[in-house]
Amino acid sequence: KGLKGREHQRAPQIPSQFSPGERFAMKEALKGAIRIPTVSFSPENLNVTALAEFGEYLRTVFPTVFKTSFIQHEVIGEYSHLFTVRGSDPSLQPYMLMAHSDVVPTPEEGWEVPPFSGLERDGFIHGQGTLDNKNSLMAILQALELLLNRNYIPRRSFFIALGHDEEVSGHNGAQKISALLQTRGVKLAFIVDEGNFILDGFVSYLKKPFAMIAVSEKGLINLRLQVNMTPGHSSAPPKETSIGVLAAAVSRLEQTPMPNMFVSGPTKMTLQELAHEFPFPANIILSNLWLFGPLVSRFMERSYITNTLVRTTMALTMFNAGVKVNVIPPVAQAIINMRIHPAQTVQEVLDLVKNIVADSRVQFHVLNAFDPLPVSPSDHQALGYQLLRQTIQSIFPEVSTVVPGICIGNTDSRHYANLTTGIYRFNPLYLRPQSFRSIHGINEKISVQAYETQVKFIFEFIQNADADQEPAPHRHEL
Ligand SMILES: CCCCCCCC/C=C\CCCCCCCC(=O)N[C@@H](Cc1ccccc1)C(=O)O
Ligand SMILES: [Zn+2]
Ligand SMILES: [Zn+2]
Repeated sequence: KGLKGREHQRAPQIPSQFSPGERFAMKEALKGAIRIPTVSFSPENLNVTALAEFGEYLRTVFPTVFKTSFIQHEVIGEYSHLFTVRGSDPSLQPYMLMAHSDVVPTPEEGWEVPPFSGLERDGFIHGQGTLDNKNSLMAILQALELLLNRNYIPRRSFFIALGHDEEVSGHNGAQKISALLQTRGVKLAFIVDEGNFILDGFVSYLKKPFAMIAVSEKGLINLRLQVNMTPGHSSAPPKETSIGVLAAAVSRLEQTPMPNMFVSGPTKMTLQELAHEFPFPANIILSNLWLFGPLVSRFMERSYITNTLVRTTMALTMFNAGVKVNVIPPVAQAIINMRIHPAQTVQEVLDLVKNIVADSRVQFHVLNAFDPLPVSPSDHQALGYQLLRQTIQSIFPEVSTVVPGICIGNTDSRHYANLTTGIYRFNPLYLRPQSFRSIHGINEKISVQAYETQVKFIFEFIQNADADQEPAPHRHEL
């Protein structure tokens, strides 16, 4: 299955076996990366000292990448990095590997070890960025460094794009790299970015892990709701205050979920392709969604994680009001973070929200918004998807099922939709519910073995991407 069996024509030439010295160096390199606190607080407030240090650090741990003649390195937007790796065969369309160097702010409290210590304990490297997303950044460069040290020369050209502000929009990193590549006339065969994982323990009844490659990602609206009222003495209050009106509005929103879009979205495809992994009778039910669609869509709503796959979600993330204990509050504001299901648009969701609130005293202000990303192909001709599938089967032979799905968060890859129709969001790592909660939470960690496997995965993936493909219509100059 996939790419008409062509993967068998060109297995990786260089085996993904690393010496004890290389294995030690790769984990130490990741620890060093975790120790640099590259925190993004807001688009205007990044730890630029740490970002600059991080750029210098990359040069010290990956010297071969930086000195190889067929690799061009450019710094974009001051702290993002673009590597152009020129392959020997310009008839093959280039692809791109992505990751980001910034991390979200985290409290110091609650961690088993300090978040920027990069400590190794019980076989795990601990710290902010070990899963999101310094692991990918370091693994990409590490795999390339190891390939170059084995005199590897790629056939297919590729780019490595490492953003520095993904956690706060990607406007100065990914967006600028994308604009630069567009001016150079680059068109990409596909992109691989962070996103979904090999999921283990997320779906009841499903005992075996499965790999979910995200072929789309949800859209986003950050919406501010505001109520203004005349202030006055609290001893003679009006019947309603700005706080009460706003609280009632957001409560109505929380009590009225957005419609279940299961029948119209890519999740139907996910479950159809997963059906055979379920025990009877779930396998029959999932194989006949034309009949059981409504039943399954209701079942998906029951867990807060699977619920994210079937509808636009709303999270009330900020609420501010009041100036003094004895003053009627003049303004109340709330921010709602919405993740738009691929079958809806920003405008449709805004119309629904206004209808649910149905109170003319509540003003709406869209802080930022974008529609869901188009669904990338996952058929047998989809090069990026099939290369991922092939490499998953080689590196994780115990994972029998690879399915397309949606990414519930947003990634920098959305800034590259102008360069390719094939955007795949996948981390070659196992994810269990507990580690899912550590992403943007506390106690983020990666096992040394999982990180080594991630390096191995990319080491093989880069070689698999050199395989012969359909003749390209024209030459691709970088
Ligand atoms: C039947 C299948 C069950 C599947 C369960 C799904 C489990 C979810 C698995 C992985 C999800 C990982 C989420 C990936 C997150 C993407 C990165 C991220 O956090 N982005 C931020 C950054 C951002 C983006 C845009 C604007 C502001 C910030 C985000 O989305 O908030
Ligand atoms: Zn991330
Ligand atoms: Zn993140």
